Amino acid sequence: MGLHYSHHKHCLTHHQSPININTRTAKYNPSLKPLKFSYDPKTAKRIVNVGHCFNVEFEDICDKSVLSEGPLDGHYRLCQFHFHWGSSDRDGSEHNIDGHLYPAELHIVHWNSKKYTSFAEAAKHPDGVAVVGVFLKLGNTNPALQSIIENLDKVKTKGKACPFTEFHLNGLLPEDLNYWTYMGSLTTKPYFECVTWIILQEAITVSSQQLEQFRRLQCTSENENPSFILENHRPVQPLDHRVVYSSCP
Ligand SMILES: NS(=O)(=O)c1ccc(C(=O)NCc2c(F)c(F)c(F)c(F)c2F)cc1
Ligand SMILES: [Zn+2]
Repeated sequence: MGLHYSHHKHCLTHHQSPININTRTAKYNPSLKPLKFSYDPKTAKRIVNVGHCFNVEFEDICDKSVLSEGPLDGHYRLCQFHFHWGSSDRDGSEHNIDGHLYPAELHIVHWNSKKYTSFAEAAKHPDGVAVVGVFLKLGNTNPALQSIIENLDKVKTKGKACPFTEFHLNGLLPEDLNYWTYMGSLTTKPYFECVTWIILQEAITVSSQQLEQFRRLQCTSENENPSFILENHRPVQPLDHRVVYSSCP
């Protein structure tokens, strides 16, 4: 039996991600604080091919690497970061800025360790997860990305993992930490509406050759006929009545 249509259509408002960010209608919120990144390079653990992308996982059994301040109450524990990219350099980011797409987007994923005991539990609550989004724009080879990319041949097929320790995540952050923020969802199944999105306004660089390495990852396991993760970005979703806030006027 299909989804029953209710005539009170507004009661099915969705807070899905990604969205197009209209920089002119974003609202400056002077009560937004600067972001505070406290990352310990020793908490980096491994790189895993999860099929639709690769995750760089961090040890998240204690609050050694946390994100705090900004729009957040308390501290959110770092658990992994990953990227979204496109089949060509013309698209790839999940969020858009005034309709402009970047060739890729970095997501740094944290969960609310003050209130919840795991990512899985936090993902069931609107204040459970905080993801920092960083756009990648075409430019010079990014040395911080190189140390990740040279390991991708070890996780070529779905399910493969390799050790990856001592990573300085700050090297993937731009100088300017001004951001837009809005309430949204995970951008892959199960699309839980548990994410405080924090999108940095300044992009970092990536070279075309580095992006090509992302597209050589396989979404198939080693004993299947190979097919490649050529793109993994979700289309933008309706903003509905949500407001996007900006940390600067
Ligand atoms: N692109 S993004 O919005 O930054 C994003 C971040 C994390 C995840 C994720 O961890 N998925 C697996 C996963 C879940 F989706 C859960 F809901 C859960 F409870 C898990 F434990 C879990 F591993 C999905 C999308
Ligand atoms: Zn993501």
